[in-house]
Amino acid sequence: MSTRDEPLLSLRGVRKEFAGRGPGSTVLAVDDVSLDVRPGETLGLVGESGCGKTTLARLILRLVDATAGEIRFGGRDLLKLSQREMLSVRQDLQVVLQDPYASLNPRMRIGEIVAEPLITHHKVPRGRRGRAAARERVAELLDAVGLDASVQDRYPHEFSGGQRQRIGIARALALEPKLVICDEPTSALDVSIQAQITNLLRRLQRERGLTYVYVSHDLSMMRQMADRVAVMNLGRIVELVDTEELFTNPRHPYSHSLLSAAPIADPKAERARRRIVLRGEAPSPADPPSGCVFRTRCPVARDECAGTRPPLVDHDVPGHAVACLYPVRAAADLLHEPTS
Ligand SMILES: Nc1ncnc2c1ncn2[C@@H]1O[C@H](COP(=O)(O)OP(=O)(O)OP(=O)(O)O)[C@@H](O)[C@H]1O
Repeated sequence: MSTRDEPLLSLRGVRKEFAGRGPGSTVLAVDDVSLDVRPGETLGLVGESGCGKTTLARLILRLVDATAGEIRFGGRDLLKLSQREMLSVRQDLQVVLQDPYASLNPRMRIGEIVAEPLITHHKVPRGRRGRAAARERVAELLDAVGLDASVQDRYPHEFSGGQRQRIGIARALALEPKLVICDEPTSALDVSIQAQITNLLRRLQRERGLTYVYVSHDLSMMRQMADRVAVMNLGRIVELVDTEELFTNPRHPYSHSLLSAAPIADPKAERARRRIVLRGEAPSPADPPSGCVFRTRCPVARDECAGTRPPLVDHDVPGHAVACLYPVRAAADLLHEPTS
């Protein structure tokens, strides 16, 4: 295997338990997640609210520590690094968050905000020379995200949501990272602005050879942004596959149900399609079901699904991994009830 084929990021058996509300109770936010992210690709993480997407992103960034498992980035096991060693890895590992306003210090000027990582990581000299170098570098970064250098002297509240997200992206790029985790970067923005930001992220990826982990609850966003998608349900990956294959040939019943609920732009197709109705309430990560986590809502679950946790393994096509004992081919196989 050449180094080109080696994953940039590799997770094996990653688990995160949080303390729950009651004494001794736990919330299993991420459960036995294994995946590889290849250099230059965008790996999407998709699933309903609470399925563990953000926790997984935070684990990769080491903002929270995993309960078990291994997270390798650029060949190093992040969970074994000291805080000091982690600081140097952080240069290569950056994040763009959903709400840029919350992540931009309102009392700092834009120039200071974007320059902050350069100063923290000693990328510019101290003193007047350093300040001039930082201003020049910040001007380049702002230009790269479509903002004028003159915005350096202004404050975050003077900008729109889309412009603030551009500022957040400029800051994330300051240290020339290899991997950027984009956690719902457009979901706080108006629809009209979302495409501008996704286009910008795609252009920056092309120009800079970036690798993205792209977190979203929105499947149509995945189709635009991701090369491969990991579908998460209750802390586990249930399907991991090339994006187009997910849309044309989903195999996990949960993926089918997500796809059947996603809006379709074509009104005729929208009227004609039928939604898969899931039974019951979504189970809680404080008390996940035995065996397959989807089985309590799955239209085709059988007795065995309660006893065995299905491993995430390739089905039919190499690289199309599904964690299901009885993967389905057609959505029609799941439509037991007529939809309104
Ligand atoms: N610090 C914490 N303490 C306790 N439980 C937590 C903590 N952070 C997350 N959780 C729980 O872990 C589970 C996964 O949450 P997470 O935020 O990762 O999901 P998500 O898929 O990103 O959802 P959303 O899209 O709503 O952000 C949820 O049940 C959540 O309540």
